Amino acid sequence: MRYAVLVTGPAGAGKSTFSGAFMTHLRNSKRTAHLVNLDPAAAPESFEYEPVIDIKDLISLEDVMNELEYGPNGGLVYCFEYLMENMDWLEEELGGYDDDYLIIDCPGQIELYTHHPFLPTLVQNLQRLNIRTSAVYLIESQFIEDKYKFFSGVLSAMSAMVNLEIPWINIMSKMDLILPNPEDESKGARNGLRRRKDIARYLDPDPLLLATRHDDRTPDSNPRFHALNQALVQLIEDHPLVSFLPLDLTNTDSIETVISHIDYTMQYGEDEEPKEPHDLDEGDFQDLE
Ligand SMILES: Nc1nc2c(ncn2[C@@H]2O[C@H](COP(=O)(O)OP(=O)(O)OP(=O)(O)O)[C@@H](O)[C@H]2O)c(=O)[nH]1
Ligand SMILES: [Mg+2]
Repeated sequence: MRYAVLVTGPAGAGKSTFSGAFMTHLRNSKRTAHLVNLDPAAAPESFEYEPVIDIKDLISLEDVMNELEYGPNGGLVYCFEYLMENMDWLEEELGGYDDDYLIIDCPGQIELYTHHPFLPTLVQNLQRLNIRTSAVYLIESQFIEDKYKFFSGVLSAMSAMVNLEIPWINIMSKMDLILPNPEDESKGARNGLRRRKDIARYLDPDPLLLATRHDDRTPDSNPRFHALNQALVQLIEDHPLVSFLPLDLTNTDSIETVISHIDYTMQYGEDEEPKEPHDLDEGDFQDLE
């Protein structure tokens, strides 16, 4: 059985960094893992591991921009359309990896996840090739500094999730930037960081955060803005589809927990040794809070 994890999320969320840490962890556990790069704009130095498959071998954003005079965003869409028309290239590249685990580092353009048909097409192709596919969607912990930014992140995760219909895990990355202890409070206040105890309302998004009004920066006094927020509160209350697993790359336990959730969602290794739901018991979830 072949497995693929799409590492997705907005620009700068930490996708490439997480992909590297994920690779290291799998290799340390003696599992065969390979990195696939699907970002046609990725700089070589953004990878800790050399990708075995790289969209830049098919088409690079730089060439598209130079030769066809596209801007960066139009160029990116062009690159993906080109890949879609050349799925046999990807199929051929994937051919050599039997019984393997592929970590697919995706680009950060949010349009890709919300309305472009690229990812659904890619997923269909992976499934056709009998590759069991799941996705993680990363949002960085700094998003919680601004509740509007945070909820726009929640909505984008939701939108990407319903768009793809594959096993899915939302991750809050860069948790090392969230302060663990009360004694760090003054330092945190200076850097605008939050403490860990406040974080639960964000990991399991509490829509009431939006309903409270004491953020003078935002136009809460505008009744239409308030009505929009009320509608979002209702939407998230009625469809609590999104919750986040915290990821702290400075903590091995945190990486292991995230990876065991990915394995479980994808039923990794079920052909070899069947996994029962009780492999993940209550205790595993309590650790996350
Ligand atoms: N503190 C901290 N910084 C991180 C972490 N992960 C990534 N970063 C930093 O965040 C920035 C973006 O990280 P990337 O891994 O390149 O993010 P990305 O999602 O791949 O970005 P794009 O591919 O441009 O969309 C870099 O400066 C990283 O060093 C983390 O866990 N903690
Ligand atoms: Mg990247």
